Parts: sequence; structure tokens; C-alpha cells
Amino acid sequence: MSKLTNIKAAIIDLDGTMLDTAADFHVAVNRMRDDLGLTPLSQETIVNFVGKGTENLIRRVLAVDYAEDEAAQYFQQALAACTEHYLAINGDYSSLYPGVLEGLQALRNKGLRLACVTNKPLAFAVPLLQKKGLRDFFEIVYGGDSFPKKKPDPMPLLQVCQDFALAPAQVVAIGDSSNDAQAARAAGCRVLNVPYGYNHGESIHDVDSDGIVSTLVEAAQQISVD
Ligand SMILES: O=C(O)COP(=O)(O)O
Ligand SMILES: [Mg+2]
Repeated sequence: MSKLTNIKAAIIDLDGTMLDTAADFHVAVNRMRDDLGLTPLSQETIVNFVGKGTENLIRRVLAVDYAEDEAAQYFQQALAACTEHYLAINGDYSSLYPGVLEGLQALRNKGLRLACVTNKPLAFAVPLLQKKGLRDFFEIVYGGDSFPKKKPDPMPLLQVCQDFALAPAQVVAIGDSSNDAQAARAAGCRVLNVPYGYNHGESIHDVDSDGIVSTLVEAAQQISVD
């Protein structure tokens, strides 16, 4: 992989990139399923539904048991229950991936400006970043409900470029899934993927990106401000 040059800012994904939140999703979704009288799902099944925001997660979880029209009837109840359960345990079963703190520090030490763009609702993302000691690394945090469109749409990434007054080519997105890569490509940003996250249960090696890095520390090593 050749080094990414003339990079002035990094946009970092949250779930599956900085934090392993799989167990939080597992607990909250299965408490919601219990409320609806549904049997629990495995953590692997649930985590493969993560990546395109809470509404999509709920739709996928209900589709396990219900046909589309029936699932639609339960959607609002399920969304409310899942939100309540998620907020009650947010971060309790989550942990930082190796190299996250060191990687964020290394990116900052290079003089890069940092934003977090996640498809998680902002009301989940901000307290979680605070609880895990990550909030202060970021000048900007955008959630899946911050704009009319979320990743893989480029809208949130383009807003960060505008906020930082940078051209998209001067900005790198770092994330665990095809959503991050597609959003970055559509915005004209550079993109690095990490291989340890969720990516809908599919191989990250099939995703079009500028490279795969094993940790955020390695990401920082691959990025040059000059
Ligand atoms: O909550 C999700 O759907 C995934 O969030 P992410 O964008 O931080 O990976
Ligand atoms: Mg992710």
C-alpha cells in the first residue's frame, strides 16, 4: 500500500472501528425481542445487521420472524423498546479495540483534525464516546440521524469537509464496513478499512478502498500530511 499524502483530516467510524459494541447490540436487541415475545438471536446474527443505523437493524431483526407487512405493524414498538434498552446499557458490554487510543493520539500528533461519523443515532454515540474516554479527540461528531442521509451516502462526510474547509481529497475516512468505503468514494475522500469489525458478515477484502490497516496505529503510519 502506498502512503496517503496531503491528508489534513480523518473521519473515524465508531461501531466496529473504535469500539466493539457487538455485545451491547446483542443485549439490547434480545431484551426488545423478549418484550415482543420473540426468541433470542445469536450475537453473530444481530451484529451482521449492524451498520446501516437503528431503523435498518430493527427491520432486519423483525424480518427474522415476520413477513414485511406484519413487521411494519411492530416497527414503532420495537424501535421504542430497543432504544430504551440500548440507552440503559450503552457501553456496558463494549470495549475499545487494540490500538484505538494510541492511533487517535498518533493522528492528532500528526496535526490531523478529527471527526467521528457514525450511523448510530447521536443520542447513543455521544454518551458512548464520553464513557469510553474518546469524545475529546473529536472536533465534530455526527450520527446517523444528523442529516437526511447517512453512510453509504456521502452527505455526512461532505459536511465534515465543509466544516473543516478542506477538499475531500485532503480527508481520509477510516472504517470497518463497505458503508464507510462507499461514502468516502462518493464524497471523493480517501478511505482505509480495518478488518476486525462487522461489515455485514462479508469480507472487507472485497471492498473498494485505498487499503486495509490492522489498527488505527497502522492507519496513522500510512497517512502523511505532506
Ligand atoms: O449503528 C450502526 O448502524 C453502525 O454504526 P457505525 O457507522 O458507527 O459503524
Ligand atoms: Mg462501523
